[in-house]
Amino acid sequence: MSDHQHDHDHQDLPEEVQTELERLAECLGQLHDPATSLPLDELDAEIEVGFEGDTVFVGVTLGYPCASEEESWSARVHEACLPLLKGGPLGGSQLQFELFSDIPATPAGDVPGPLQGVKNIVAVASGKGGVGKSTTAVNLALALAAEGARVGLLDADIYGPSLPTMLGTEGARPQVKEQKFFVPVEVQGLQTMSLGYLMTEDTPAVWRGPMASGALNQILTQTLWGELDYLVVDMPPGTGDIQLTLAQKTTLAGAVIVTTPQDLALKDAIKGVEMFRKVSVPVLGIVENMSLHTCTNCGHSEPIFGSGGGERIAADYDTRLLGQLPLAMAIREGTDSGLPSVAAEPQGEIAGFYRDIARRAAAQIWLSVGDELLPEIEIS
Ligand SMILES: Nc1ncnc2c1ncn2[C@@H]1O[C@H](COP(=O)(O)OP(=O)(O)OP(=O)(O)O)[C@@H](O)[C@H]1O
Repeated sequence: MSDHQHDHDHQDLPEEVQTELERLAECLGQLHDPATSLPLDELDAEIEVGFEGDTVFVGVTLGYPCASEEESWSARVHEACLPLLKGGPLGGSQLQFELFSDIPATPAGDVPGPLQGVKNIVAVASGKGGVGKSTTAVNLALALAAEGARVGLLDADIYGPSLPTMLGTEGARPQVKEQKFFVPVEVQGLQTMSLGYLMTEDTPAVWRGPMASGALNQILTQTLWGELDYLVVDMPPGTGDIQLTLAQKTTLAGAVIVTTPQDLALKDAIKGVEMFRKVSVPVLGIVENMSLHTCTNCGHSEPIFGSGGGERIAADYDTRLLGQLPLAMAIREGTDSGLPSVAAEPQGEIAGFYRDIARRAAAQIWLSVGDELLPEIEIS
């Protein structure tokens, strides 16, 4: 997958070939995009078909990073095209397929300079502490990057910045430029910034009120983020003033709400959904963490905290369940040792859960940004 378009030389194709290519494009428009469950022709997807020599070229451009999906798209596109390649004007041709990603930007008003190159700011929030919000944020950021996006991660958890521990960057100090800008610390392919990088022994362990939101605002707007497709913000837990200020001050592309299946956590997750709704920030979906416990001895999985909670609130509040994570020792060990699951084993099962969540969340941003509903079909 790449993020630039394949250029075919325009040529005068015989009319029957043109017609056949149009049929092909129509056929491709029926294919369902797995991250949104919508057919391509209901999305702002670009379908490009071309013919040169004895090869039919097909390019599909989606508005979210989807590197790990190229193979399955290729298989489905081949299957869909097969009948047209068997006979008729395109009979006997080869098929060459490419999947592209063109990530749109959330329109933002007056953003400070350092945030101008950031296409989308995504908040990862939870109504209550300890549900695995930071673990989700860091793995989501890594998963978006693994899917091909340029990603930054801002640890805005003023109560206990955990990013340096989770990414093994304790003791890192961002460089300062022009005496007022921080240069993000690069690790595992992410641009990262954390209040933890700035804390010294003299810094109060817990910031409160205006001081906390001031510090947060400062690292958000005074970090030289550069060109990013997504800036993932690990929000402080809860739904208080700081969270509200952050949601209002930045043009958020959307919010991902993390919860565990217990009733109490679910009630707090609802407060989270309501808070973002109040300030018109799209809720991209719910991540249910610690959903199932898998016994390390026998491999049996059980919903020890109850089941179906995340799905229920997603349905009740007209949003979606982006994914579920098991309560797994490997997830805890990863974040505690500085190598989160997605970085430790990018092709592993757990990384797969996070990558699915990442694609679904990013696809929701694409849907909410999409200005045109009709697909662009290009025949060359
Ligand atoms: N799915 C999981 N399986 C096992 N352990 C997990 C899982 N998710 C998170 N943890 C562990 O639970 C603890 C709390 O997670 P985390 O710090 O991400 O939560 P949080 O909601 O951000 O908490 P806080 O509100 O304190 O910042 C960590 O030790 C983390 O490694």
